Amino acid sequence: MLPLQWQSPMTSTEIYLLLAILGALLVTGGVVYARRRALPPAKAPPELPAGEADRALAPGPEAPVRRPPEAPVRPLTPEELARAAEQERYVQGLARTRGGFVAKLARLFRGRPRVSAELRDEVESVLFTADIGAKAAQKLLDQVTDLLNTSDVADADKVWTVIRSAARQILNVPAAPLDYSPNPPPYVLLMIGVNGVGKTTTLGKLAAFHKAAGRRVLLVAGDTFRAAAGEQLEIWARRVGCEIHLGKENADPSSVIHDGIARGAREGFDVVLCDTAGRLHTKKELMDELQKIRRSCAKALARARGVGESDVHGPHDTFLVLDATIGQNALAQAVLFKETMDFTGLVLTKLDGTAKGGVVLGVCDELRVPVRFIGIGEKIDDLRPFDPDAFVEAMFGDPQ
Ligand SMILES: Nc1nc2c(ncn2[C@@H]2O[C@H](COP(=O)(O)OP(=O)(O)OP(=O)(O)O)[C@@H](O)[C@H]2O)c(=O)[nH]1
Repeated sequence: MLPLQWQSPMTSTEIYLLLAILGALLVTGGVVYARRRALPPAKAPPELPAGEADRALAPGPEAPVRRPPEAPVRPLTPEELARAAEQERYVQGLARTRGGFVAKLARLFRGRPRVSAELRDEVESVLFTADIGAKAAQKLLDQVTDLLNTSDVADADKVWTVIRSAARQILNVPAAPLDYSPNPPPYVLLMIGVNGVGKTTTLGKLAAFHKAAGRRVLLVAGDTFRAAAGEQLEIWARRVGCEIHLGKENADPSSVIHDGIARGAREGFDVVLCDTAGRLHTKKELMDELQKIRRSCAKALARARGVGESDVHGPHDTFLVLDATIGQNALAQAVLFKETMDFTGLVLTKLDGTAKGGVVLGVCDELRVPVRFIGIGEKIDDLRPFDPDAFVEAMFGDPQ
């Protein structure tokens, strides 16, 4: 029997081809293995110092957000700059008053979110000891009480809003603006008040104010009682660069003022500012003297205008000067002056040196005569035309 012979399914060519492929695969695998062994081991990334890891992990800066371009900041106009500077002067001038009763009032509401009987009593007590006069204090208190009665929540912001609005109402005494250009000129102003309140200083500052506005100013030294008063006014005249009309020592003040006004009219001055001696409102003969001075003003102006004496009643303006540092006494002074002498405006001086600036509210409320100027220092430009809004903002705007 023939041995059984194995019959391969491939041809011999196919077998050789398969063996060649297997050989090639073995050689390639060996080369790769050998190369791997020859390469240095791959380095681990270096460790980050403490903290840097967190930073590194922190999300990166946000991708910049595209915003619409900001509107360019508008520069302030000269008027706005002047207004801001003026407000700043008020703020500085009233710093002490703000630190006085206004600060006390502000403290009452701090840390007290609820309205209580105790809070009401304390508000009342601060207002009535604030040198603003009983009537003005009552008006402010009425408004604050109305507000506190409507809610249990002591909302300090609302209280300030109410106080500011009540103060504005009191200070806005209706009055025509001052007319410095009467026809014919000059505009004549008489300054009156008790001793040492700041009449001469205010006249000097006013002379500077008018000069800066381009007006020709004549100062008239109507205080013939005190030799030094004339000299003081002369110093102001030199400082301001304006002219002065001086009488002889102890001359009749009415005649000095009459002659000063006549000279002002004759020589074409725009403004004639007349000083008078300080006097107590309780001295009858001195108050009579003021009446006589007023009549002399009228007489001189009537002559200058070529009209009858009965057609002119006095100077264009008479300002009563009050020293704010004496608080409610200034109010009492003003009330008594008014009984004998008419005045068209008030000047409150020395507001810079007192916490009693609230007296301005008291005099406006009691007399209903407009405050025309305030003195906030001794320097030549420390006199400001009175602006009720600026005053209220400076006094109650930023209670500490
Ligand atoms: N701090 C401050 N001092 C002022 C102000 N106004 C006037 N004074 C000062 O008050 C003092 C008296 O001012 P005068 O102008 O002499 O007062 P007067 O009313 O003319 O005085 P008599 O002529 O004596 O009646 C002076 O030392 C002035 O410098 C002001 O607004 N602030």
